[in-house]
Amino acid sequence: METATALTNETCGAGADGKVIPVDIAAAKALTIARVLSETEHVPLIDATGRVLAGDVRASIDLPPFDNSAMDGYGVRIADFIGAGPWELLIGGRIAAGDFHAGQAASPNEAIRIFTGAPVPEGFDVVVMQEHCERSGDEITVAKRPRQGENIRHAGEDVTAGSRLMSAGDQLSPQRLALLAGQGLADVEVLRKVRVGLISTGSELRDPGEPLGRGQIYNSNRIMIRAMFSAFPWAEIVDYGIVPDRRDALAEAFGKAASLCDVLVTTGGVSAGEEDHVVSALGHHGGTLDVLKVAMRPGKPVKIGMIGTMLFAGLPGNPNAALVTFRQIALPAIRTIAGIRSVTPEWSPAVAGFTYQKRLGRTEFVPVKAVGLDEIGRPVLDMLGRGSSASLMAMALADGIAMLPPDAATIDQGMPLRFESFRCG
Ligand SMILES: Nc1nc2c(c(=O)[nH]1)N[C@H]1C(S)=C(S)[C@@H](COP(=O)(O)OP(=O)(O)OC[C@H]3O[C@@H](n4cnc5c(N)ncnc54)[C@H](O)[C@@H]3O)O[C@H]1N2
Ligand code: MOO
Repeated sequence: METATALTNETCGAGADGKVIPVDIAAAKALTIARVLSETEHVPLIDATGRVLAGDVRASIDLPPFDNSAMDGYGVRIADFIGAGPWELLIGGRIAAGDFHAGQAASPNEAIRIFTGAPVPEGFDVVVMQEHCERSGDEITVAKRPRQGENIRHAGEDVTAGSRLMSAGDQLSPQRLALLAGQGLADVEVLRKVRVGLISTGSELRDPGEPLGRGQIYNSNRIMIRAMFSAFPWAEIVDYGIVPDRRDALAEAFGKAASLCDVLVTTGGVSAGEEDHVVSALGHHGGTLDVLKVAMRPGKPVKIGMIGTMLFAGLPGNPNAALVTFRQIALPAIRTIAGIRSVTPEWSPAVAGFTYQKRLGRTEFVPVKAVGLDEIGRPVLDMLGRGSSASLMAMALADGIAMLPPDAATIDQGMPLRFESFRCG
């Protein structure tokens, strides 16, 4: 792997002569420089959804902790089912969930009335569903011989005390939290949240709700990126708002972020013009860049590097370019910092429902809508916006992004494509 480039205005080829690298190499470089957090914290289970486990968790108790009934019915002894049925048994007691019978062992031809979740008393080895018993007074008649162990959930059959339940890096889904709760844990040790600084660069930007002057536009990247992070419980945003296109202002904001954040995400100011000061402000702090230009569209000028120990992700300002470079390159690296093991975008198979000419050697990411299914059930994709990287409308209408591979110059109808869904919630 190449070493990072130390930044001065002379050495930075970000605009004119920076080397263009393939998108998968850019993503790999970003992953390589991302360092997993080491600090941990204990959080109550109710606040732990989506957080990342700090270490392996082992079972402290068997699950279930005792033999219990899986059905409402009657506990019986298989030894009483001799000869040809039907068999008549005398009901000797009653036990519900939460009860505990320390009584003597079951006697021959005895049945016990039992309910789902109740501990199966000593000596009973089968529970017959009540639907399969005929009750008359204190007796039941069973017509069909039960199977040994039927309808009993045995202690430890789900989880054995001492076994590993989860591993460091697992994300806590509601189902995993249920398992921890089943072990009686009130809280869990997770990696602390990744602190993500966010800066919207651009002298032309105003935030929604403010009046718009001539030559100004509303800041849409800020809400888009914040909204994406709001779905990630393992991250917290430190929002530095809008910073104008001035080297000193950017350098000051970068300095603040570097003293607090694990990652800084910026939008805008990374291309070639003399109003693009992000790279030079990075250089002011002795930052380094590993990714300067990527053979992708949108997003070619995306920058990935470090300021001290803080990962730097300089996304292009055009909203589509910010979205695509965030999802394809920055987010996997940020997930890595969070300690998550599975970090790459989740692609699913789809087919093109459109034709399109593209540049050979460049990976293109286009907003698409699923308009139907092909004969084997793959979504058929329609391309939206004809590739404008500034189109908010195309992104808003899209169901997701399709990747158009670098080795194709023409996308034809029916061509297999990879599709990443925007589905949230
Ligand atoms: N001579 C060249 N010009 C450009 C190149 C190039 O290689 N050579 N690359 C083009 C590409 S591709 C992109 S993408 C953009 C990226 O530019 P920057 O990252 O420097 O972004 P800006 O110039 O600051 O802004 C670009 C565009 O996006 C709008 N913008 C910026 N921030 C926001 C925001 N927070 N919300 C909504 N819209 C935003 C901004 O007003 C501009 O219209 O450069 C091309 N130029
Ligand atoms: O990457 Mo730029 O995003 O093509 O407009």
